[in-house]
Amino acid sequence: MSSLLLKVVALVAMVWVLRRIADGFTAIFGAAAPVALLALIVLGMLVWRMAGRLREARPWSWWPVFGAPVAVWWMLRTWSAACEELGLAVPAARSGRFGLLDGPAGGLIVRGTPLKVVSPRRIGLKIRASGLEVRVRLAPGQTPAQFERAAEGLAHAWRVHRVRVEVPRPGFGTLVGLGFDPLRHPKPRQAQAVAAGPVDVPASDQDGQERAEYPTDLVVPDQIEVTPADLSVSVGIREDSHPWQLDLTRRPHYLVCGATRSGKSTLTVRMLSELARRPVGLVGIDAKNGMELSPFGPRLSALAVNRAEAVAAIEGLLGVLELRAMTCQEHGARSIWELPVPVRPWPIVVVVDEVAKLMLSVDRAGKEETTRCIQGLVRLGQLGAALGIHLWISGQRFGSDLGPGATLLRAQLAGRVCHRVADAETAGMTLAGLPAESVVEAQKIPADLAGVAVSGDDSGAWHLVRSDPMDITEAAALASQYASLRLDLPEVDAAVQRVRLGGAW
Ligand SMILES: Nc1ncnc2c1ncn2[C@@H]1O[C@H](COP(=O)(O)OP(=O)(O)OP(=O)(O)O)[C@@H](O)[C@H]1O
Repeated sequence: MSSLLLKVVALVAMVWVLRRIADGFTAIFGAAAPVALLALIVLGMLVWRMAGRLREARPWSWWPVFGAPVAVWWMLRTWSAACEELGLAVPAARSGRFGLLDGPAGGLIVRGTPLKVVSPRRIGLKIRASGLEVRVRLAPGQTPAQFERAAEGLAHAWRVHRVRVEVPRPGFGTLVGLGFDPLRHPKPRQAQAVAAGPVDVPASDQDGQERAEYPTDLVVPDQIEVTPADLSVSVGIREDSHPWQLDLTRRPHYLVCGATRSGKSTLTVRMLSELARRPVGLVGIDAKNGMELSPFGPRLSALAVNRAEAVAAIEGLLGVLELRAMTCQEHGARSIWELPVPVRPWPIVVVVDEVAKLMLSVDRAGKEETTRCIQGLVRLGQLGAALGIHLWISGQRFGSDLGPGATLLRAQLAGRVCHRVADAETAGMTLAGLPAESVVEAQKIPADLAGVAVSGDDSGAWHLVRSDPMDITEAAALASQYASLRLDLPEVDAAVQRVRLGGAW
């Protein structure tokens, strides 16, 4: 009855508003009022079409002008119905009394008023650059998991791309509705926040000076002080429009997996380009004959291009590790960051492209190299975090089928990035330890979206992300520009060169 009354009131109100508009038009345009009304309708249709085109071409501009008001309207309009339908509504505190009574004829009768339910209370609404944020207070007994299960239904009700659930503090939830897919339409790079700028060092090709030479890696030129912030780089965008930040001080080693053409190398190029401008040593191990990493040659302290050279590089790095451990012991420091600035060495990031090439072998000599590679990498993984040697390992898959030691090495790699993968098992292995939804999301990454990945870490947090692509010629130019920041690691480079010239390890 009350809903019928509401409909009648709404109809009356609509007729009244339409009459007021018609009166207004007649007052302004006189006899030409019908023509003006028609022109207004045509204009409205044009704007509607334009909004549709803007949504396709420039979703970041479309959202605040057209997308957000419409999504807010749908959210408000469907809130109660959607909550009830999706099981988010809870019984009202005073929802009437029920009871069973003996009926006059001997049977039971039910007495009381119908059960009333209330929807979770909204306590805030915010429009973000690519979506809207609705803050809710959880009803007693409700959990964020219930909202996560309802997220897909809410996204349809609000007419948005997707709804994500965040938990700012216990008892509250934030429903983030994404108006469009920011990974398919990433924001132009210049508009994204960059955590730390490049080091101001004259580049060798700019001023014609000699490349800086450092006698040992424990002596750092005093004009550049290395800090943990140098290991935090922005490499792309997260689905919630925040920059995708990789922080090697928090997650010292990374595993990057993905099928062929899924975007692994592009991410590695972006990460290396960001690090190339900072006081960080870079070592490349690219057993695909250096195809992927050779553009960074001028900036790399050493580049191993096959398994034999990889053994030399890894064992050279173990020597560096020992030197650093001794320096830390001398100064009573537990990590390089506790060392006094004059003796603090630069961190080193070791990039291994296509790890399977190092770990799979058929002949006996190859097996020995494989064992030495894996043992060396495991040791670097175990001790490198404190001593400033970080691993960035990428491959198409990383399972126990890669041989003994693969699982042990994987356990050291706390940072995980899983691009589109060929099978569910690889997604599961890469994202082991993360919530099951992250594995499901990784399997849903479409083939036409190269560079999209699930990024997670050992804290259990995960995000859908997309790397910021970089042209390889641009990356090569950058590596040459910052060649003066190349860290001299004679133990590693000389060992690789010795093997290249046909010598033993
Ligand atoms: N973030 C991105 N945005 C747009 N295009 C991308 C992105 N990442 C990768 N691509 C494109 O996808 C293609 C494959 O990328 P990439 O070479 O990085 O894949 P890969 O996983 O390293 O492949 P492979 O294992 O065969 O070397 C390239 O053409 C690249 O330009």
